[in-house]
Amino acid sequence: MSSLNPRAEGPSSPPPSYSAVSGLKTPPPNGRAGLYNGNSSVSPRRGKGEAANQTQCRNIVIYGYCRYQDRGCIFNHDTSNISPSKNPTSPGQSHLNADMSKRKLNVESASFTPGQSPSFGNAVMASPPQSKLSTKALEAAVFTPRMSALTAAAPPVTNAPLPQMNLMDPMIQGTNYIQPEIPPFPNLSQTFDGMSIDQTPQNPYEYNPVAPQHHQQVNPYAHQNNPGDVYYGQQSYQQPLQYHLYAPLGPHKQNLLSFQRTVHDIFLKDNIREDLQKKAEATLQVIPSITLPNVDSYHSLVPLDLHVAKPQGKNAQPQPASTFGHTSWVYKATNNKDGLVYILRRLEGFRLSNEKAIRVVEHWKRVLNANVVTVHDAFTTRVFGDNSIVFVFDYFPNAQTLQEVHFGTNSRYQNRHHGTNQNQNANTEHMLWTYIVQIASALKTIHAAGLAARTIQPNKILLTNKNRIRINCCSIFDVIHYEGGRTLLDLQQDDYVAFGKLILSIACNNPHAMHNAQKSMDFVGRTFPSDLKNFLLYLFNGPTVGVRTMEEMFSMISFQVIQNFDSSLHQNDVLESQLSKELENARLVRLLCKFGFINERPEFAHDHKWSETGDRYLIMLFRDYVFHQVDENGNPVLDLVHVLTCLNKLDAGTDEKIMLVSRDEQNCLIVTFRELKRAIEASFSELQKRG
Ligand SMILES: Nc1ncnc2c1ncn2[C@@H]1O[C@H](COP(=O)(O)OP(=O)(O)OP(=O)(O)O)[C@@H](O)[C@H]1O
Repeated sequence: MSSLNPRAEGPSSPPPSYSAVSGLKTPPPNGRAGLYNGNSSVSPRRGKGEAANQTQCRNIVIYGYCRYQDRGCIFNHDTSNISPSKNPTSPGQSHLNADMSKRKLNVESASFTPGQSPSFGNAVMASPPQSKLSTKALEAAVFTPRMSALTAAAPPVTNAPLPQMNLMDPMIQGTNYIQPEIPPFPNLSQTFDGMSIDQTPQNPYEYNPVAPQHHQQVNPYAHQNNPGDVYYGQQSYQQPLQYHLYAPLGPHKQNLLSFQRTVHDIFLKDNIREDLQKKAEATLQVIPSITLPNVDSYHSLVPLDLHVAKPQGKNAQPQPASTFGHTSWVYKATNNKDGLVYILRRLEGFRLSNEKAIRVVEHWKRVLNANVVTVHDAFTTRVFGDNSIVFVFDYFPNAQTLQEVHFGTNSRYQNRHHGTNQNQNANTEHMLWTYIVQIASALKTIHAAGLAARTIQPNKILLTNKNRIRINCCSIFDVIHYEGGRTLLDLQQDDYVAFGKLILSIACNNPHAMHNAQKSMDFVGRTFPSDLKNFLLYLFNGPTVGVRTMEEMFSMISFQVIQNFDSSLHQNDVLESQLSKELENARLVRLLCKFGFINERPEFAHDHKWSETGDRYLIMLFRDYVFHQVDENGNPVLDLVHVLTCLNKLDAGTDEKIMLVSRDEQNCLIVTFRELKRAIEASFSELQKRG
């Protein structure tokens, strides 16, 4: 378990002037020599002139040197009077030695001096490095640590010179110096408990999260290990996120007592996080090797329609006509006016014969329904070297068409034989009703706006989440068949029939179910409850008198509508509770940001008003208390629960008292979270005033 003694490291801190804390005159909590100096007061701020030069500098005692020696440190730097027990090289201080040896090559160190003993003598640190180099060593190439461009570009932490090391030098070879391996990119997605696990995939394509599952076979851009792959260049600089780190690690729930929690219980569910991250990645995806022109105010076009490789240029073969009778292209693109990502659907070789046709899109822009992909604009363009018409739609990352989901080559429904398994039938029925309610809702809005959808078919309905569908490509038929001569009523009645065909094909798990409608309907009657068959009969045949109407249609599915509404509310509740978990995290991150702003500001390092007054000192010690705990063997304690508990108590400003120990282990402070909170707020507002 964690000890309450922060690791003794770093320079000896200036004595605090914090007055709100009370002294503690107890024996040292961990029994370490010198942890508590019973003679010193708890707020032992010294008068500066008061015989300071008589007092041994603690940096010398602990580290053997003081980097402020020539920069105004007023304490005594004579090393001759350090007693062996205080000498850092003594065995009793092995933890300090280990710490110091770690610090020997950091950016704050003086240049490395080969030939010196590894001990931390003052002379070694103070002597100029060049004077000790052998001739051979001087001729050798200067060692440059391997760093990624990112790391190399990072600004230096201090103005101190970086250590220059010579790998040819036998001293260095003899001391087992290992060339630092700096990972090319920091992995920001690692979970807390996955921090120490290095599971960097050998082959990033195995983890390519950008290409959705369904694209991996059919997408010519997602061939794994293919250097010709257009994603290849991109992968070379973009490290894929390591989703496997989200796998819930043990101990699993059943092994825990009811009040115990795993890290995964504290944060957003892994599957939601992964889904959202994949979507964000897909949204930001670019393919640098494909050069497409900017279209109107849209740039960074990325083709999404990857079912067939569509070559461009002089030798390009004509592409098969799409649903719309023209070769169609789907691009993801960013609008430079609002910075949002949209879908551009281009119909190649389309010449607009009537200006009024394109204005139909204005009506469609007003159709706002959660099950319709909103159309934003339509315009003609010649930037592709032909007459094209472009429709702008909302973009839903990683969306799949129902064609791909249910009838695609990789469809998980591919080998299902509906009708044989009761559980499967129940699931399929639930899914069918969910689809039915959503499409009915979309059609209600569309028909109420005096329009007809005209695209109720599997390849024009998008699945954007589990069982969440949206009718795509609305308005296109209205523009390209502007003078089609068909009445609105006809077109709307066609929507009902298309609706029936879609549901029948999914129910039978066969895209050609309509080829033998009678047989398919019999199958539905046998497999699912009769209300589904009756509903389909209504869509195909309509009522005995008159035409199909929304009111009649909804009266047949009212029970399903209510059930769907209820599930949707439940889903809403689940998402809200997930959101609230992240809300807490956001609060804690803001608190951590305050810490970051306040602690160890280099520009105020010599500003006594800032760095030596009680508040800052207290906050620094508290930071050590929260994050730098060590166990009884001096090993770091990575206890997330301790961190979260402390931060929450700090945020609440509780009256609970904790003991903070100074880094040199000479002072203990008893302080409440309330006082700490006040100190942080005071320091932060002072920073704001200075800023
Ligand atoms: N609004 C959208 N948001 C996100 N992705 C979309 C959107 N519209 C289309 N897509 C993507 O583009 C792909 C191709 O869509 P498209 O409508 O062209 O399907 P298709 O089966 O190729 O039809 P067609 O034969 O008419 O070209 C879909 O699989 C989908 O992944």
